[in-house]
Amino acid sequence: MTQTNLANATLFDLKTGLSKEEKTKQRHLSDMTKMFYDTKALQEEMEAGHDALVYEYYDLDLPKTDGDIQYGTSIVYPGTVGDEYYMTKGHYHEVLETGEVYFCISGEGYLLMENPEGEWEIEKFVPGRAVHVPPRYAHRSINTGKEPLVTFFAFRADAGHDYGTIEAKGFRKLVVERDGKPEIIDNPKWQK
Ligand SMILES: O=P(O)(O)OC[C@H]1O[C@](O)(CO)[C@@H](O)[C@@H]1O
Ligand SMILES: [Fe+2]
Repeated sequence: MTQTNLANATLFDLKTGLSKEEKTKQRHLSDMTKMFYDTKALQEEMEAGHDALVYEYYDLDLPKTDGDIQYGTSIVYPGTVGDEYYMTKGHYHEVLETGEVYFCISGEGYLLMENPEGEWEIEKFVPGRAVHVPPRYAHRSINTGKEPLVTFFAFRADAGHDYGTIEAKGFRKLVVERDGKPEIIDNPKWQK
């Protein structure tokens, strides 16, 4: 069989979610100063020199056309800022009417979703579970476990990422650790 150069294949390690063939994009605490609600706890981490790696993911160099699919793995590491679990920044798609699908490979956590009307959904990530993000929903991965949360994702390649709204308002709900267990609470800073 002739080897075409069209085929795009990437090998991801099922345990770490990482690939030896590609570089990840990394987000450290210093990239997330507007995202966690307990700004004092974040400040203390930074002052103590703990600029921890919160998550990393692949943004493969694929054509950003409406006919192509962007895919990769996202790895959110275990940890908390204050009592709020490590999470991704979260974003709307610039092409708002585009969805996404996630497949949890290992770890445990949630996918938090919210639309511009303030309607929200939350779905549990457990290994083997696929989660659908409907068009118009912002989405954020949250690690509530003690191991890395490894997911595989796919979305329309030209969807783009709009961080502005989430940076300004945050999500309506937060996921925090209370008595050693995850709890979904209202975000005191959120308004419609
Ligand atoms: O962009 P965020 O919210 O930091 O999330 C990290 C990455 O996870 C994904 O949502 C996975 O699809 C990427 O598109 C995104 O850039
Ligand atoms: Fe997305």
